[in-house]
Amino acid sequence: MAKRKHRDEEDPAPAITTTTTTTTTAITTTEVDANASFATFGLDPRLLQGIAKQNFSHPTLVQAKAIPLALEGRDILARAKTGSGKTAAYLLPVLQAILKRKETSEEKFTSALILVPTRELAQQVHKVIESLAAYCGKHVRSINLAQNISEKVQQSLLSEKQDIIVSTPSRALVHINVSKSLTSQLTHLVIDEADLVLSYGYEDDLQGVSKALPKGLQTLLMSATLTTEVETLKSLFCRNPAILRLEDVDAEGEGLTQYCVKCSEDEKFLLLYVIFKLKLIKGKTIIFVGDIDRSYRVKLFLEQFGIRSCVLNSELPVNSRLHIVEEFNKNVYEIVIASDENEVLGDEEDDDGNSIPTPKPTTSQEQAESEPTSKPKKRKKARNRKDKEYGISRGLDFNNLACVLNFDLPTTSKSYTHRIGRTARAHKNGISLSFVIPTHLFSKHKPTTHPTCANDERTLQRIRKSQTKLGREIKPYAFDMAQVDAFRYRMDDALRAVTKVAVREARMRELRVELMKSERLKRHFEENPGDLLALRHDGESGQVRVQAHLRHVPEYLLPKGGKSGMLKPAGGAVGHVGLRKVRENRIRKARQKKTGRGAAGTGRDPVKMYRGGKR
Ligand SMILES: Nc1ncnc2c1ncn2[C@@H]1O[C@H](COP(=O)(O)OP(=O)(O)OP(=O)(O)O)[C@@H](O)[C@H]1O
Repeated sequence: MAKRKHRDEEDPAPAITTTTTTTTTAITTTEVDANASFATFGLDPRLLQGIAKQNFSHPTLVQAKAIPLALEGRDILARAKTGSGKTAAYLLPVLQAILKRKETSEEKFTSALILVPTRELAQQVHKVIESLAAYCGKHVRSINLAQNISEKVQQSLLSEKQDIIVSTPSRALVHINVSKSLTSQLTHLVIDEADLVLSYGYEDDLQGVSKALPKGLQTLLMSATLTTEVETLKSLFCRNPAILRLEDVDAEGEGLTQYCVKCSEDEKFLLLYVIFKLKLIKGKTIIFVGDIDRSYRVKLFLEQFGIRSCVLNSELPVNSRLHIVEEFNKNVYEIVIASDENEVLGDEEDDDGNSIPTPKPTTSQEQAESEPTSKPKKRKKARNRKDKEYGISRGLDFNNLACVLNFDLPTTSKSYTHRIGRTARAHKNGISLSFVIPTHLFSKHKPTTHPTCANDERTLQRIRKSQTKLGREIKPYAFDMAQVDAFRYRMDDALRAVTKVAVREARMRELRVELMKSERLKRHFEENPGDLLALRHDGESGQVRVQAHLRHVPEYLLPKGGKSGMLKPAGGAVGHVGLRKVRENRIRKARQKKTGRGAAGTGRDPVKMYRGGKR
């Protein structure tokens, strides 16, 4: 039978077998049947219409393998890489079951519970349900319990017996505790990002949920990696699952190019400036940083060059966070700076795919280096404000994300995998660029460097190992430092203005503003893009001056032979980090049209923007 192009290679890791059953089906495959099509699954025509509307011409590997088994009623534990289409792989069988049931019965009840680790992901999954069920009319109704609406409103919506509930485990348990009947007629349970839910601290919630589930329910566990956490969930929720280990090499290798750059703390800022001021990345970027203060530090730094960005972190109000993600997906913003506070920790995998605990710093000095410097009391207060159900690096499907920039390297290879998985999704292109601080340079700039960077080199080794196992390479990106150096004094100037006070004030201001905006984020604004402009999240903080002389790059600083002369990936004559052309920002265009300003200038007067803050 004809096969579409996938690496013809067996996964060397042994298939997991369960201790509770002997009839587990384990499928390890890299191939998808070229004749596989959504039509052959026997799906309801309304779903086929929904699929066509999404422009899905063929099922992905995980969809081709999981959907038929799920339609047969099998429990499934599927491991497939990030961005490989797992969401539709579990949603289509769930939707099909609902439509089939409704052919013969008018009875209303909740038949599917979908659990995800973060509110951001719950919002996304809910949207995919709406798209796939777009032609099902009122036959499919779903609710997202992780959205920020009052419990009373949620309860009244639940009393209407929605077909599908999407939620984080803790939100689900709150409602199950109020009404046990909520789950009494469930036929399907899905746990998406199964490798992550436990690391989010949902163990007790999941235990609670498991006690409220009816017997005979079909369970679908979806995961990017098979870890001990997934094993635990499997034994808690599955009976006789089909285990799918899927390596979709087309989706995995083709589109993603990974680079790393060894540099000092100051050089991180220097490179950032050069990359964005010279527009070396074409398209949208997520910059990952180690903590919330770092995100404001980077934002304030960029701001002085007239480079706008949004920060995203767990202390922002949920509505604002969800709105930022949505707007980023609509190409309203080019740069989001996300602090990865709920980093994916948990076990790493060894060469045989077995879980090993994340290595801890070994010496007391390293231990000290990895301790945050601020006082514990203050930190506790800050932590209380954070939302443990926040997460950007996992599960989220960012449209056309060109680049994941690890300004601060994550501390585990698992976390790295999830971060870079935000780009090059579903056969698209993307790059990741990671800044790595060599140990000797960390000691030199210790006071300003993020503490986890003390272990960057060791972490990079582990990351390389895990990427090599997947057949991927992380290439060094050799910036032409002689050219980059010409920008150093401008970088120094700007970095000096980013004082601790400026960072603190920017953080407080952002919180205040976002709290206000979050109250105003109503459907009305979604439908009135004009009003939406007033709610942009990438406004200038006012804590640093937008410096007129830093805004424009003079001719003499530009590299000879064009921008591409600045960036030379090792071993190749590739030009700049050239990616896809991203759709023009419609809202910005509309604003330019309205104000009569050209694309080059925003018309802001830097003098007026200067608010005389302490510097
Ligand atoms: N059959 C298909 N054909 C083309 N594109 C698809 C298909 N199925 C899904 N996609 C697209 O692929 C992207 C990734 O899908 P999805 O978010 O389901 O991945 P995932 O495997 O759940 O990733 P993660 O593990 O990061 O959560 C989405 O933009 C989705 O619209």
